[in-house]
Amino acid sequence: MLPSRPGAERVNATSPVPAQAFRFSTPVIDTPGILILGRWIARLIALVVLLPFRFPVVVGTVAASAVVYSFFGWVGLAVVWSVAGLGLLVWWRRWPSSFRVLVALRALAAWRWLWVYRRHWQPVLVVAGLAESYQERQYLPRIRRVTCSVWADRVRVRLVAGTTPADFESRVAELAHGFAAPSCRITVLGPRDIVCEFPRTDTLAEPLDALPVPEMSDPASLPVGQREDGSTWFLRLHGTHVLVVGVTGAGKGSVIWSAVRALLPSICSGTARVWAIDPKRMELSYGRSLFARYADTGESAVALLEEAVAQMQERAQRYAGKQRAHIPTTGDPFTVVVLDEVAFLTAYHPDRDVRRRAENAIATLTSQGRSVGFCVLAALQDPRKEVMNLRNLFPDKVALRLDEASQVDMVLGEGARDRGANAHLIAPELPGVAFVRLEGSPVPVRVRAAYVSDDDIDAMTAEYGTPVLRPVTREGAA
Ligand SMILES: Nc1ncnc2c1ncn2[C@@H]1O[C@H](COP(=O)(O)OP(=O)(O)OP(=O)(O)O)[C@@H](O)[C@H]1O
Repeated sequence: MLPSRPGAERVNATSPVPAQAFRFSTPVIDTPGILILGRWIARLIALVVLLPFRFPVVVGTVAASAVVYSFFGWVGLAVVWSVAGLGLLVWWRRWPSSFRVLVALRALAAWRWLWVYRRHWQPVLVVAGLAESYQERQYLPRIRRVTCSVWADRVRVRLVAGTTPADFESRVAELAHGFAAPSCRITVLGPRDIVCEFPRTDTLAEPLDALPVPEMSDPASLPVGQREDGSTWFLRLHGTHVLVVGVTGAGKGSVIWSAVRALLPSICSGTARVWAIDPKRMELSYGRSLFARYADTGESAVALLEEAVAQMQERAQRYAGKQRAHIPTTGDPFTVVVLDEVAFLTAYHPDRDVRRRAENAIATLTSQGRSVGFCVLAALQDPRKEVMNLRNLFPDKVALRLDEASQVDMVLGEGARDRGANAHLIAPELPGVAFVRLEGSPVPVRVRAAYVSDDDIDAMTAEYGTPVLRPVTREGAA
């Protein structure tokens, strides 16, 4: 047996190895009581000085009440409070929106801060694994502010140094359940500065009727529905391509019809036109007379797509060296190729040649059509690569109800589900509800498309439709 060398220690291969050989720790010194007392007094003074700045309304109200009480006693205080209450009542009845913003939502925010977030902050964050430990001390992200909108609480948080917003993004389910909210979304404001948004009610629970046809339409910003915060959801078609994905019955038709409806003034003036491909013959055939071109079989659909490619290339040739962006005119109208159930052409059609030609045409249109005024608006049920390997050529995507959690990132891009886009959890009773990524923000936004009913489509065709349809042939020109 070898003699062990002095200082050498036999280390078991599976036992944890200390990060450092020596550990220095500060000596424990008894703190004099006077210092502890002094520190408590300093903290109390800081609290009293800072209180009016942190809670000006509460401190002001209490101070004013105290002054009134000291001069006029209980009766005076009761009179002042009654008058103030009456004033608030009048304000609420006469100017409800300013009352809501300046009084009700602020009071609600104070209550939610105290009762929900401050009370549960530490246990929820510790259990969710968002509290950090260093040298046996626990560090918690700090609540900076709680504000309320009509539908959601926004909790602004200062992160612990060394952590990232991604830590919060990966715990949105834990946070939502921890604070009893239906969901949670994270927005990054700056370094160590994030906002956790917790909806209180579902503002999209009720179906939305078809939006009024605008007087003028801007194809770069078409009103098609409502966002979760109550504002209008605008869909961009000009300068992009849009892929709408959702299981059967998810409401893909409502997104397409709302876009067509918003485009009607441009269609009417001749600065825009819609070419429709409708393999199911159930969705777009209803408003057939609104479309400049219409195809419902594999062959005719491919002919239509190839015709669009030919016109796009002819336009690109004319623009080359003269014009870099497309401006819709009657001579060069903005062209939207609407493709319902695109997988019929790219995956399910029995004729291999049709599938190949369709894929080539869609790829050419989506990769070259943007700047010359051609847009593809396609609907799809199954976003997997085997079914549709062109989805990355669509810059904008709409994720309606999906089958599986893994499909969310396939549609909206990596990290979308971590940021709260739970498209696989959208209830079947909420057709038309979707998640989208708006321009300039990685945070997915929940929206609901307006529902364009058969009666609405009838009214649209009666007012804007053209009775004569030109058949699509491979040679046919617009
Ligand atoms: N935005 C909406 N608001 C309310 N209800 C809607 C909305 N969109 C669709 N619906 C309802 O859901 C039903 C199915 O919608 P739709 O046909 O548009 O789904 P889809 O996704 O196109 O399905 P499929 O792929 O089978 O054609 C509609 O008949 C309608 O009753």
